Amino acid sequence: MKIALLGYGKMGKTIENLAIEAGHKIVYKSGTTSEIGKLEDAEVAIEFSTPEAAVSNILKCFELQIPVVCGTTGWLENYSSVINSCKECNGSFIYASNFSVGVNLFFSINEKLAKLMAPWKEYSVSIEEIHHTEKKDAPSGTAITIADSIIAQSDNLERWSLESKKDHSLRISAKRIADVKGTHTVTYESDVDEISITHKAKSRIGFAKGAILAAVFLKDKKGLFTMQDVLDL
Ligand SMILES: NC(=O)C1=CN([C@@H]2O[C@H](COP(=O)(O)OP(=O)(O)OC[C@H]3O[C@@H](n4cnc5c(N)ncnc54)[C@H](OP(=O)(O)O)[C@@H]3O)[C@@H](O)[C@H]2O)C=CC1
Ligand SMILES: O=C(O)C1=N[C@H](C(=O)O)C[C@H](O)C1
Repeated sequence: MKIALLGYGKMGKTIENLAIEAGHKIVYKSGTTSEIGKLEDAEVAIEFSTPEAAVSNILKCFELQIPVVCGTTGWLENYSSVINSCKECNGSFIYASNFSVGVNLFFSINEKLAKLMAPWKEYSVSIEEIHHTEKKDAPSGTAITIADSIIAQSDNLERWSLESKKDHSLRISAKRIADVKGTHTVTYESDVDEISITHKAKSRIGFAKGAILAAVFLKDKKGLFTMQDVLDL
């Protein structure tokens, strides 16, 4: 498979190594100012850049009819306009706040736990995410996906918030600690006990492997898909 890497930072480089090992070819890569190869030569693009750059990179691929797998977080205020452009251009698109298989299983566990806990009003729920200090967005895209799923099951929570003790808000605490790849914990707490589930990434390899799986899945397809489609969850 001929791959374009839009964004060649920590994730772009990890994906490049794994993709080459798996027999794929990197035909294009881009950063803020540098470009190597021709985007038009790619059969699929994998986008891990910055919240500011993601939307224009995705739209460029739609125009060129190149399927796009996007892992960049922090641009979701533009999500519906990107989806509309994908439909107008008859493009192919997968966005996931987290491509690792483990986190996608964690999403399913989180949804089931949220359903189970919803009637038990003595428990209050909160989320903690911890990432490296270079991360640009807070809360993490993964924490937002987890929060949206809990809120959908709740008849009390209406939104998430980074602030503590806001009415009808699900608290997300975002911590930045050097070199942490990504840890997410959901905690339900009552006066008498606590229930927690945690996913901890040990490296970036899980994210990168999932993004390559998604690219193989999307290469010859048209339309909008999710990581649940890729993993058949
Ligand atoms: N969905 C998932 O599974 C995961 C998502 N992420 C997300 O992916 C994104 C990237 O993460 P990470 O690789 O760690 O970040 P890095 O900061 O290491 O890399 C981002 C890269 O984007 C490049 N860039 C900036 N502007 C552009 C542009 N206009 N076009 C192309 N590239 C550009 C930068 O280039 P330069 O170096 O030249 O400035 C930089 O190298 C983040 O939003 C992060 O949250 C991260 C891990 C997993
Ligand atoms: O920036 C990161 O590193 C990560 N970002 C994603 C997010 O915002 O959820 C996924 C992963 O946790 C690593």
